[in-house]
Amino acid sequence: MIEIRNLTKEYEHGREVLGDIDLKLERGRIYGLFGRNGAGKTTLLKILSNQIVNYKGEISYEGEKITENRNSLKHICYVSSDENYGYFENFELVKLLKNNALLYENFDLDGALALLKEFDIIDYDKYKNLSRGNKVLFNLIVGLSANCDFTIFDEPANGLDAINRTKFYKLFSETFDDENRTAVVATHIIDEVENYITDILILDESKIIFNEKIEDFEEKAFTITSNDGLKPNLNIIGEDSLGTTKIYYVYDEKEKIDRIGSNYRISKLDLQKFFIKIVGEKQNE
Ligand SMILES: Nc1ncnc2c1ncn2[C@@H]1O[C@H](COP(=O)(O)OP(=O)(O)OP(=O)(O)O)[C@@H](O)[C@H]1O
Repeated sequence: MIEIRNLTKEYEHGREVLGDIDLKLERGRIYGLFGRNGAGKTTLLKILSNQIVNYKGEISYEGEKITENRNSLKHICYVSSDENYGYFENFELVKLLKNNALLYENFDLDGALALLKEFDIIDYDKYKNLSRGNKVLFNLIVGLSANCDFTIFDEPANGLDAINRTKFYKLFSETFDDENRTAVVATHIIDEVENYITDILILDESKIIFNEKIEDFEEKAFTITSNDGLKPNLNIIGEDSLGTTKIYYVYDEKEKIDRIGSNYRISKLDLQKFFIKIVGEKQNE
């Protein structure tokens, strides 16, 4: 488990990006991390993978602080669609994979080479000469092959074509269908990951404002439509009007929703719409 305690991160001029966050990331779960541009997702994920070390609070992996136990970093892999390899960009892919195999003790080198082949990427090409999408794919292949307990994908499908995105998410779901491994995926393309994640995290205004298991979310998130001016006595997170029809976006206990009676039409609220309602529209209130 990764445990985050009282995490606060400020950049220059005291601008707080993360404010006193407490969070536990459990084994065997697949977390979707959502938030608006600039919400602090990458900052949080880089802190978890010890790439940003200047923060207040404590991050522990299996009970030990990650800053004090370098070994824990062998178990936490961070990959991003815009990772650049700096000096190593001149290296051939096979060499880069071998470097990763030194970093992550369970790295599946043969599996990674097979994935390169599957995506028609030539293993003796230099990283710097890959197309943008193939650079992303290479990074993702590292994440899939690292066999880390914790793997963090930051905007994984950015820049991938539709076929490669589909292929990646299929591999992703097969790889992380494992009760010992945990993945965190930060993305803006919410509907693309909705079917794969087990937990929803929403980061907004420097806090985790929503942290729920997907099955609980599905039991509680509904769109309720009323034609006769009635408003359900439920936790309403947003509303729209369509002529005389009122549409209420609701997040509440299933038993309460089941009891609202036959004057309303009820349908499921998808995660993207839910996100827009609780994060996007509150600024307009
Ligand atoms: N090195 C840095 N120095 C100063 N400010 C930074 C730095 N890195 C990020 N920030 C600021 O911190 C805030 C959060 O950035 P971050 O990249 O973590 O957000 P994000 O949620 O990943 O955004 P996006 O979805 O747009 O990628 C932004 O306002 C950003 O400008």
